[in-house]
Amino acid sequence: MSASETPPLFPLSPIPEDVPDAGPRVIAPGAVHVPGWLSPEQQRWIVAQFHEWAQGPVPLRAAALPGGHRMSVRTVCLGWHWQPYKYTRDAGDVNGRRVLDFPEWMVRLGRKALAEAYGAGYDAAGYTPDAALVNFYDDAATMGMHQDKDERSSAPVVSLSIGDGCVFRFGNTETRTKPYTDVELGSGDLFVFGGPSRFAYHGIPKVRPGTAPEGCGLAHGRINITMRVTGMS
Ligand SMILES: O=C(O)CCC(=O)C(=O)O
Ligand SMILES: [Fe+2]
Repeated sequence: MSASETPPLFPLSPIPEDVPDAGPRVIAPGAVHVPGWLSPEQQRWIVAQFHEWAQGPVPLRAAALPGGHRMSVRTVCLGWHWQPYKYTRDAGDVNGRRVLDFPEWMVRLGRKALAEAYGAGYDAAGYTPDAALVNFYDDAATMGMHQDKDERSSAPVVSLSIGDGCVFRFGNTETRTKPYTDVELGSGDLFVFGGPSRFAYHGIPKVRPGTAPEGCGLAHGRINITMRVTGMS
């Protein structure tokens, strides 16, 4: 047998670099990305819930920042209403109505998320989120680098994304600038940040319009849900 006839030891086609590894990826200590965590069916069901939440009692709105500008992202809250920079039960900056209760299914989903992102060593059953910010991003919406620090608890934040992909910039706890890691978040992705990463700066510099996959329930735009523990009663 000549050298040219030697059967190859490895498959001839290279392993594509763009296929995400299945399972959790640690971005920083306590910050874990789980691509494709929600099934398409779960995504469609959550999108249907979103359309109901957006109807009120407190409708989707772009929050006003202290300087007078409005955020480009529009938000509806569950459990507690968030406005820059506090939580209240009633949406004083919108229509004064009380926000919807935090859904029981979302508590269970938050626990499942932490169990899978952090593994069996973490007390996921002890996690009881009581507020969710549900953000809608159109093609041009962005979110500047910020810390989630209006909560009086250091329990992890659980983030779910549906629809168009985006760049999620995950930084450090000291400054809103480098070092940071740009993570591509796609439809169905889970991201949790807790422990040493709980108060890391993060933001969304860019949505990727037109990348929502068929079957996710959202034709355009991006929904992001962040569950939090306010530590308030
Ligand atoms: O849209 C995202 O993935 C992040 C949202 C966020 O950081 C927030 O609502 O505080
Ligand atoms: Fe945030």
